[in-house]
Amino acid sequence: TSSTYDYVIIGGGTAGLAVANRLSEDPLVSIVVIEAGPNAEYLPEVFIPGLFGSGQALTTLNWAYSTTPQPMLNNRSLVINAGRVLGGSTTINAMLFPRAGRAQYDAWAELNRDASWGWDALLPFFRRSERVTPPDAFQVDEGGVTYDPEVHGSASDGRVKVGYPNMFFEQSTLWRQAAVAAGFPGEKDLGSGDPHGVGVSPESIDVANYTRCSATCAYYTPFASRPNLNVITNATVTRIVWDIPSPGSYSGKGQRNLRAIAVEFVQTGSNGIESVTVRREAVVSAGTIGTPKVFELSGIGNSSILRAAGIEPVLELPSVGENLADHVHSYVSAFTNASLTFDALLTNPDAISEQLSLWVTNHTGLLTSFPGSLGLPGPSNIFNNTGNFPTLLQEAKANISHFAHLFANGNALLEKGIRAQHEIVLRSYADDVALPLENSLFPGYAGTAADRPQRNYTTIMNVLYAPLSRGRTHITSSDIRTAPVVDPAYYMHPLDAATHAAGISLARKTLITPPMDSIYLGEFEPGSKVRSSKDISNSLRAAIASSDNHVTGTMAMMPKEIGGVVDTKLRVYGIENVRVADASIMPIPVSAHTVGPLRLSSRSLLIRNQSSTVYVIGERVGLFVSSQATFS
Ligand SMILES: Cc1cc2nc3c(=O)[nH]c(=O)nc-3n(C[C@H](O)[C@H](O)[C@H](O)COP(=O)(O)OP(=O)(O)OC[C@H]3O[C@@H](n4cnc5c(N)ncnc54)[C@H](O)[C@@H]3O)c2cc1C
Repeated sequence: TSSTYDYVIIGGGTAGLAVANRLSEDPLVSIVVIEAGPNAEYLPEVFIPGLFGSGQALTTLNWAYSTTPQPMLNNRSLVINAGRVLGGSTTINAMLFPRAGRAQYDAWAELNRDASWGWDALLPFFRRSERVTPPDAFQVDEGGVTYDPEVHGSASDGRVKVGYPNMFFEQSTLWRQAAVAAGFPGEKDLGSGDPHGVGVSPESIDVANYTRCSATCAYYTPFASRPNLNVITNATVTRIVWDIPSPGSYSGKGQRNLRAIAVEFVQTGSNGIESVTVRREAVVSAGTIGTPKVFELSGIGNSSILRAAGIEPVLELPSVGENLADHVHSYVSAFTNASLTFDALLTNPDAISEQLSLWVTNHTGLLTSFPGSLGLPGPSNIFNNTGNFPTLLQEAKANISHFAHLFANGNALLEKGIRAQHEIVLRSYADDVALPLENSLFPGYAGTAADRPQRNYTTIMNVLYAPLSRGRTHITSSDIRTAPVVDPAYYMHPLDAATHAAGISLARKTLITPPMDSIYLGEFEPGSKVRSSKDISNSLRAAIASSDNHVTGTMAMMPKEIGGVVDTKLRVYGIENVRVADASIMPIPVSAHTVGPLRLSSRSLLIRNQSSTVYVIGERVGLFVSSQATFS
């Protein structure tokens, strides 16, 4: 293998493999992907959709980052999961494949004054990234799937195989009906760009044999024989090597930008540093926590943080690692008299064996898909029904400066950027075009109580998916093996905490609304005694709130003068030939449709989703790079 490549991609995850795939369509360029984890597509925990939790529990495939103790969560440290495997987080995720609403992508465009990141411009990329098998009569009639072919891609050059479950639970249908009865708009395709409504989510599964379709399945395996596409697994990038034109700062006018000339890495089990030469560009796709780490280890970031970690600064870019947002997860679990739930699989080894045998024999049964069915309530309903949201919104508007200052952590430019983000988000709430929350149903227990009564459950997930709080991640050591500090600043904005608590009330309401009430046998968690807003908040802080594994924003796509790190072609400011392609570029988080945590076969799992958007980022970078081999 050559050690010089036109394009070096750091991280073979969701976006990284999409970029590699599209670039390698041109046989005249050479590409190498360097991925820290193994190719694990052969593991049943990966390819059988219903074993989603078991794959995540394989510690060898999961970075499982720990947060700092969170002051607003009674100083609890949470775990943020992320795939450490070829295919990245799509190899261990829950395969849900809806999209966020139009307004949230339009917010990125507005923030960047660049319409190419708005919904209308991104829709062709959503379509191009997927190959959807439309629902059949059973899925429409029995499963309640609503499908709009106008917004989906099904061409043979689409990449991610997407389909609908072939197994439905009665309680999912009842719950969707209850949500509509409670006032939410009715069934619709969750990829339509209109976030108001309840519906069944597509999944990134291949319905030809009901297997997971990860980024590896979509963008690598069918193309592995391309002679110009090289993938090195079990290899962790330690730094990018720069051509430094002259010593000192690179921010001065007329000075030539920094240029990546090589990428260094270590193979698992070896101490020796290896290196590949970058002929044209490097693309960093190491994920929201991994990517800023690679830049900081390479001397790019806030120089005080770098020096404290023993790294000599090369380029001052103080927003690297800042602006981190994560979705916060919680749930209400209730006892149910529904006879078919996922609970047997969580507790009974015989049931697992039986379902495994069904899957192996003819790809049927409970393991064929992820059993969560989704529903999205509109914000006006949530807040009008739960009281004081209009007041909280007013307070948030009045306090914008305070919180922008707090979250910017002394970074004056980023303070402007966070302020601009908050203004857009608060306006979108007031206009009822973006959703701060998601409720969705899991047909079984999905909490963390190992000693719970052995009964059948319904769980309503309640996810805060447009948090205003912003935290950060940074290195503390020059040693690649040291995990970075991760502080998502959960609930630091009071609107986040209040909104999330309101979601619990909303979830409860749908559980007792007809026809859902017909299978409701009382609440297990947080528990019927937890009623007042204060008690609900306390319960979230003490135990129920967890990470939704949905971190974004640490290499934010924003103008440099408001604290951005990359421009709208995802080029890093001040660097000539390096782009970022992964969830870290999302300046404002988008809606995720989430489930978890739950236990399967004694293994805990968390479920999350935003991969459809990350694929779009990868698809776009593929196009940016191939249409513009050098930077303007
Ligand atoms: C448990 C879980 C469940 C989820 N459920 C869903 C869901 O149901 N639906 C959905 O849409 N989204 C879901 N998500 C979220 C979604 O999968 C992620 O947001 C998305 O895949 C992130 O893509 P990425 O390209 O930013 O990073 P990743 O896909 O995580 O890729 C980053 C890659 O870089 C590699 N890497 C990191 N550092 C280095 C280094 N120094 N050297 C070499 N390689 C490195 C990593 O090993 C990894 O392979 C879930 C996530 C998790 C963790």
